[in-house]
Amino acid sequence: MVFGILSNNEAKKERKGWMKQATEGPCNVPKPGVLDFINKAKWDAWNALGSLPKETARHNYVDLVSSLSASSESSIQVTPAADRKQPGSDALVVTSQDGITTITLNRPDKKNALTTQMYHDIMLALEAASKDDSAITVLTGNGDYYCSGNDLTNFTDIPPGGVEEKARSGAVLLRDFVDRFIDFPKPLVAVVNGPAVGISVTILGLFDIVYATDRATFHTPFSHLGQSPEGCSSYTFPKIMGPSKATEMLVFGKKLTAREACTQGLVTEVFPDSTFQKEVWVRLKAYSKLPPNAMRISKQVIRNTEKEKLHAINAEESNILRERWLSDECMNAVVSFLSKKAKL
Ligand SMILES: CCCCCC/C=C/C(=O)SCCNC(=O)CCNC(=O)[C@H](O)C(C)(C)COP(=O)(O)OP(=O)(O)OC[C@H]1O[C@@H](n2cnc3c(N)ncnc32)[C@H](O)[C@@H]1OP(=O)(O)O
Repeated sequence: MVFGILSNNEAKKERKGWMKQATEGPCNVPKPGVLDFINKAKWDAWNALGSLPKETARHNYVDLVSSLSASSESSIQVTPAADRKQPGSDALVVTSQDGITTITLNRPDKKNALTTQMYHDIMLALEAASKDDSAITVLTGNGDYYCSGNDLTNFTDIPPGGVEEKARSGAVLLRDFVDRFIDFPKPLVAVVNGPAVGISVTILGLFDIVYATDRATFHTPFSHLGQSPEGCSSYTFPKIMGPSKATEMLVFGKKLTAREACTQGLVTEVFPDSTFQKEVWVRLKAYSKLPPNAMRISKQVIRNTEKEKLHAINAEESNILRERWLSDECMNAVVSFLSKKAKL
């Protein structure tokens, strides 16, 4: 690692310097006055990097962010990739009962944020569910959240190929992950047991039914994070709720209540939290007794005409996000979250 352990303030100034060098090249603005302490400190950090190439600065900036995560002096705790939960661990629980295969996100202490490993495990679980003898597949969460979206510490796990390689492999993973939802052959139901954020919201447009507790909220803060929509939401959301409501969510990050999401057509039905689990599972058990082949074929009739288009949109969104992940705006948002300065 390029950097040692820095105090929070030192790290912040140093980070600013690397970030400016990475995005704008060598320092090209006049030195602020001596009384302008903050800007002068930032200018000093930038100027100290001399004519270092942008690319080197970008690599070092990412290393610094990673070192922030690993630093024992910082308040940030990041589990190293090697220590993250492995397939078959309890971060994802898959059960099959009464003709229903249920995939449960099970990191309640992290609001069910999705680690890289979990994306892979969900894909495996969907693959298995598509072939098992269940009639319906359900995705839900354990604890007070449905899912807080992509685990932002995924960004700190930089491979030897650097940040570009990380963005490239992330885009491939994203595209594969969303493709599985586009192609899933059986009725797919989201049982949204609490707030949903980011990618856990966008992929709802690819589900067949979305049941939500009245405690759930639906939040896609992509602009706040310097990112852009995925999960085919750039197509499904305008189609479901109209372009203007979709823009409020996907561009301006408006958080919807469960009832608003239901009115907009993203959610099928909202239940009182006190009876949510009971009512939903009674309903799903009844549906799961319907003839499975008829349900599968009816789903195909409804969905198949759009598949090709959805795959093309997924590819395009993933490419755009690959660029976004390298942007100053995105890196700053991730650093802010990891430094505990920002929450949604
Ligand atoms: C293959 C790659 C595909 C990527 C596709 C692109 C995907 C995009 C997205 O999904 S964008 C959305 C990303 N998510 C966020 O920005 C949410 C960040 N989290 C928060 O803002 C808040 O944690 C909260 C509003 C969800 C909940 O707040 P609160 O109720 O106050 O709880 P805590 O913040 O104390 O959370 C408890 C614990 O969980 C950790 N955590 C929660 N969400 C995430 C997350 N998305 N990534 C990493 N960690 C998360 C949080 O840091 C706390 O950890 P701690 O107890 O402090 O160790």
